[in-house]
Amino acid sequence: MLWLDLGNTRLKYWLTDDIGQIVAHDAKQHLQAPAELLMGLTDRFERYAPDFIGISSVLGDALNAKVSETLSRLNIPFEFVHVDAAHALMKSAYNDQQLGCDRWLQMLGAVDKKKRQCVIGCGTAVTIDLIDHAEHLGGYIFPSIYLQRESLFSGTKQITISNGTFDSVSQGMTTQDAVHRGILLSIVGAVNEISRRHPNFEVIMTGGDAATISQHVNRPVRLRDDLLLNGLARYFDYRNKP
Ligand SMILES: Nc1ncnc2c1ncn2[C@@H]1O[C@H](COP(=O)(O)OP(=O)(O)O)[C@@H](O)[C@H]1O
Ligand SMILES: CC(C)(COP(=O)(O)O)[C@@H](O)C(=O)NCCC(=O)O
Ligand SMILES: [K+]
Repeated sequence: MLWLDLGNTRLKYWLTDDIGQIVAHDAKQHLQAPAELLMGLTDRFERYAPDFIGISSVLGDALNAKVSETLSRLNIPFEFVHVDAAHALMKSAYNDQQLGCDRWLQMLGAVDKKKRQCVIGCGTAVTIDLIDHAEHLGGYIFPSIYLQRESLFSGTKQITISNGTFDSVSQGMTTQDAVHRGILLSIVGAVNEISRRHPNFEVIMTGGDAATISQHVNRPVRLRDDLLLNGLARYFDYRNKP
């Protein structure tokens, strides 16, 4: 199987064998041209001869159509995931016309009907979702640390910070530090507040910035990089059952 995750910043893919083991995997920035990036990967995909392609995309209809066009040339059946708020594994009260497919799949990949869970996706946006015994209660969306920095850069005259590391939440004494630490604190502080309100929820993080953020959270955090893949596998597994 070939699994694709088209996020706002990166395209991730996983090739798995017939027992579900990952035989190849990568993540690449697509620069809003995912179809062109996929074109360059087709040789690689063809070598593994997957019999199906399952896709999560939050890129919208226009880019998805281009992706479909590229994938059609492979002559391998493919399908985009559609959010199902009444799925057998997890019910959701969220507006299912709006809920991001990657957000939903990450939850589907994590959900455990015996647990209370807080699933945090740290990608281009940071999403925080609460799940109580396989019932999605809703959540929050924040700009990522990078988007926050870009918005300060573009919305102010005197903040010209466009690089640097996010490594502390202590107060800063320079613009560089104040910007990075303030932004990181905005996310870490939100995570801490949500976990304070929901003390008996297991905190799970995934996505490119999960390690950067989790270090400063004052609760144990379970880092899982397999959530979206697991969600895709669960989704198509259920789809194929009568
Ligand atoms: N300027 C930037 N804007 C957004 N993300 C950036 C930027 N620079 C680096 N990144 C990295 O891009 C990655 C995006 O993570 P990922 O989970 O793949 O997101 P998505 O699913 O939204 O594409 C993060 O690891 C982040 O650190
Ligand atoms: C919240 C998101 C932008 C996160 O995307 P990502 O950071 O993974 O690229 C995406 O799931 C999305 O576009 N969601 C639609 C809005 C919603 O979930 O309500
Ligand atoms: K994502």
